This record gives sequence, structure tokens and C-alpha cells, in this order.
Amino acid sequence: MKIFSAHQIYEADKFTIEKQQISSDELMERAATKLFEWIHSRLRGTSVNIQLFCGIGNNGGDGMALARILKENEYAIQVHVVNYSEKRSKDFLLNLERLKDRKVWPDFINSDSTFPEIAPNDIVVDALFGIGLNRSPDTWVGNLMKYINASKAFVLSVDIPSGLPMHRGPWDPSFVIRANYVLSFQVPKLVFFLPQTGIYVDQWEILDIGLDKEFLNKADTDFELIDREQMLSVYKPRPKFSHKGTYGHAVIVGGSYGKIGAVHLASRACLQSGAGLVTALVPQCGYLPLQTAVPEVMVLAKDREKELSNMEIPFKPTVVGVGMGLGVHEETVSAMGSLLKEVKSPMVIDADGLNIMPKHPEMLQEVPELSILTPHPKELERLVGPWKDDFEKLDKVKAFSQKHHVIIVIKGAHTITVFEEKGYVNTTGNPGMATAGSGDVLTGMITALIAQGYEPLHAATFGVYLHGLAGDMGASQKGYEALTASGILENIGNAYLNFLRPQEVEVKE
Ligand SMILES: NC(=O)C1=CN([C@@H]2O[C@H](COP(=O)(O)OP(=O)(O)OC[C@H]3O[C@@H](n4cnc5c(N)ncnc54)[C@H](O)[C@@H]3O)[C@@H](O)[C@H]2O)[C@@H](O)CC1
Ligand SMILES: [K+]
Repeated sequence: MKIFSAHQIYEADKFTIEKQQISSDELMERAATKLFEWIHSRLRGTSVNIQLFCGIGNNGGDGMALARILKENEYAIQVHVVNYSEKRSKDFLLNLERLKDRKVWPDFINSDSTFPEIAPNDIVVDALFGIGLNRSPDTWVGNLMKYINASKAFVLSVDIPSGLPMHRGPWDPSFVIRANYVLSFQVPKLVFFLPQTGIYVDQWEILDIGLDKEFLNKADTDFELIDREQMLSVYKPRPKFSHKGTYGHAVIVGGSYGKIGAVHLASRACLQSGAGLVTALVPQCGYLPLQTAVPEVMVLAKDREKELSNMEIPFKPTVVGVGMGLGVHEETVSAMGSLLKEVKSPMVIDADGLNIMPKHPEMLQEVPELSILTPHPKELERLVGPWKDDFEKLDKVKAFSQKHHVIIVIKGAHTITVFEEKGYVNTTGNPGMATAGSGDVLTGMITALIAQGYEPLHAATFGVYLHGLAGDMGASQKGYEALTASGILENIGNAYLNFLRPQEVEVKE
């Protein structure tokens, strides 16, 4: 599913209005009707007090139109116009008049007004600002937002939590509505998925307001949501007459004294994600534990006892995954330099494999094109430098990806895979996966997909998707706290099964 910028959404609105020969207020009416249907299907006429806080632009217009439809259906409503500007939109004014025609008189909140009381059982509809926010809300409007946030009421935001700009972090983090639920028109918004702004959104859902499908399909967007449907188009079924050679020989390079477990996790994850053969390249201390714990994995134990000083691979592997538990011993660093010179095909680089790079920038030049780097936030900062907000971070990562022609997997609640100009936002996973070794499992999985012939970008997005799904399945058995990297690993098979199972189609009444 594509993620559109504000500019693209306005374009889609305009295009739809022209093509379908409707007026802008008809589109607003559609939006408001969808909002009403969502609310009505849940409340079914329950007597609850609904307080609508409406701005003076089109987001406020949506709120006003919704208020009218709620009133027509005998809901108890109170409408507040938050009068933050004289520049009222045409469709807002039209819907204000329509509301007055129904004998509903909104109260107008200005900078010196006392805010209305909000009871814990009320429902607040937040229609202050939509995607048109382009500067910080005035202090009194911000204070109203804080007041709404401090209430115990359920807050339903129209399109986007008010106060969140579409293109940058908020000017003041306390001047943003914290939404229990966001009903967003037609397309998801990037801010729902970024760590600094996703915190304002508990749950979100898309309402289809009938924007032109052809326009939406054709548009080129900077970001995309990775979902099951898309991954199914990437998935490579295993042919009957295949053999283990068909699925490649992956080499996992890593480990040092006390950190052999990282290689254990990555190698097992690599096998369980479908690689034909897996060899672990480790220092001597890794030989016995790996041979004992994972009989399916071949082990190449190099000369030193406690760390790798030689990463020579005596055959041509399909793919190399490197870095987990490696340490940063001087000789390990130099061995890594040689490995990078040796390998010409895309690699997967994680953990210490990444930590080595910023101190040895010359190594970055040796990273094969289309390699996949999987940094967590600290590792990422070392690679691209600090950022002031998530948007700057994404810009920096895109620039880095373009410069070095590599794929970067920004790990987080919604992992974003970046390749050149574009970001792919993952939708699986849960907070239970923030646990030791989770990243080693991911590296093993992505390495396995490359071994099986997936092109690197697909290996990264599909690997991230499956890893999250395996984590979700693990968490459903054990809960977040008890989920471990082994728990994720054990569910890779279940994740594949779940992913490939035909989904039940929801039958509408
Ligand atoms: N035809 C359409 O374009 C549709 C628009 N829709 C709604 O329209 C919204 C966008 O509406 P608008 O573009 O009118 O913008 P908003 O309603 O988001 O914002 C209101 C206006 O206030 C001004 N403004 C921005 N920041 C401000 C600030 N900090 N203080 C004071 N004034 C500020 C801007 O001029 C902006 O246009 C969407 O989020 C959606 O809810 C929906 O009705 C669907 C159809
Ligand atoms: K809003």
C-alpha cells in the first residue's frame, strides 16, 4: 500500500473531483458519511455524549458534516468550533450553515475562552487540523490539545491526530492530540509509523472515500507499506524437482569468545528460512558448541581461539552474512577488510560488521553493491551521523543508500527498508521482539532469502516481514516479556505457514 505525501493527497482529491464530476463538498460528505458509518456500527445508537472539536479548514469541515449526520441519527452531540484563524474554508462554511439549518448551534472557542468540560465517558472527535497543518498551533490551541489529552475521554481523530505535520516532527511535542483511534482517509500517513510521531496513534484504520483508483495506482510514492499481499507477489514457491543446491550455500561469519550464541541464532534462522546449505565461520571456541547444538550447520573454525583473524572462505558461497558477535579486535577488523575485498556479490552486514565501518571509511567503499546493512538506531547513527528528527534521519539514510548503492534496514517498531529514493515500511512485529539476539535471527533470515535467489531488496523486505510475523506468533504464545530470539526462530516455520495460508475473506452483512 502506498504512502502519499500531503501534496499527492491534495492532487488525488483534485483529480477525483474533476474525473468523477463531483463538488469538493460532495467529497467531504463522503468522508463524513464514512466516519459516521464507522462510529454508528460500533455505537449502534448507544447514549453517549460526543464532543466534536472542529477547526476552520476542511478537517474541521469533515467534523461539522459528521456532526450533522450524527444529529440526524439522534446522537447526543456538542460541537465546538476552534476559531484559530479567520481564513475559513469554503466547505467548512457550507457545513457550518447546514448544521445551523438543523438548529445545531456550535460554540466558538477563542484564545480567551474557558474550555468545555469533558467527562470520562464522552467521545471526543478531533477535527482541529488535518494534513494542512503548516506551522505550530498557537499556544492557546496547543493548550486545548493538552486539555483534551488530559481528559479520560476516548479520542477519535479525523484523518490524522491534530498537531502532527505531514513532513516534519511536531514543533512542540505537547501540542499534538494523542489519538486512541485515527480514521484516516484513503491512504495511511507516514507519521503513523515513525518512532517520534507514531506515539500519538494508538490504532488507525483507512476509510475508502473513493479517490480515483487509477490515479492512486499510478502515483510514484517515496514510501510504501509492506503487507502480506505485496509479499505474496515476491514469494518464490519451491519447485518439486529442486535440490539443496537450488537454495544456495550461505556462510555466516561471526562470533567471538562469549558471543558464539549470535552465530548459533543466525545460522539456525538461515537454515529454517530455507537456505540449502549453511556454513558458520567462527573462531576455534565456536567449533564444539555449534557442532553440538546445530548438527545441520557445517562449521569452519579458524585458527584463533577467541576471535576471528581470518575470514577466508575456501569455496564460493552464494551469500555471506557477517557481523553478529564478531567483536572489534584489531585483527578481526583487518580480516573483515579482506573479506570485503574478496566477496563481490551482495552481503548482509550486521552488528560489529557495521560498527567497524565508521572507523574505517575505506571499507565502506569495498562493500559490494546491493549489500544489505541492518543497523539498530545506535549503529545507524554511527553510520550516517545524528539527526534532528525522523524525517531528517530518513533523508540521511536515503542519501547514504544512494551514495554507496546499498540497502539499509532501519530496525525499529516499524522497520523501514531504504533503497535509494524509496522506503518500505514493515507492518509486522511487536515490542516483545526488542530482545537480545532478535537482530541475529533477522540477519540469518535475510541471508537465507538471498541464498535462495531472492533479489536483495526483496530479501530485505520479505525477511523483515517474516521475522516480524514469527515474532507476532511467538508473542501470541508467550506474551511480549517472555519472547526471546529463540522464540522468534522457532516460529519461522509457523510464519511461513501463516503467510501462505489462504486468508478468510470478510463477508459484509
Ligand atoms: N476535498 C478535499 O480536499 C478533502 C479534504 N479532506 C479533509 O481536509 C483536510 C485538509 O484540509 P485543509 O487543507 O483545509 O487543512 P486543515 O483543515 O488541515 O488545516 C486548516 C488550515 O489552517 C491553516 N493552518 C495550518 N496550520 C495552522 C496553524 N498552526 N494555525 C492556524 N492555521 C493553520 C492552513 O491554511 C490550513 O489549510 C484533510 O486532512 C481531510 O480531513 C476530506 O474532507 C476529504 C476531501
Ligand atoms: K484531525
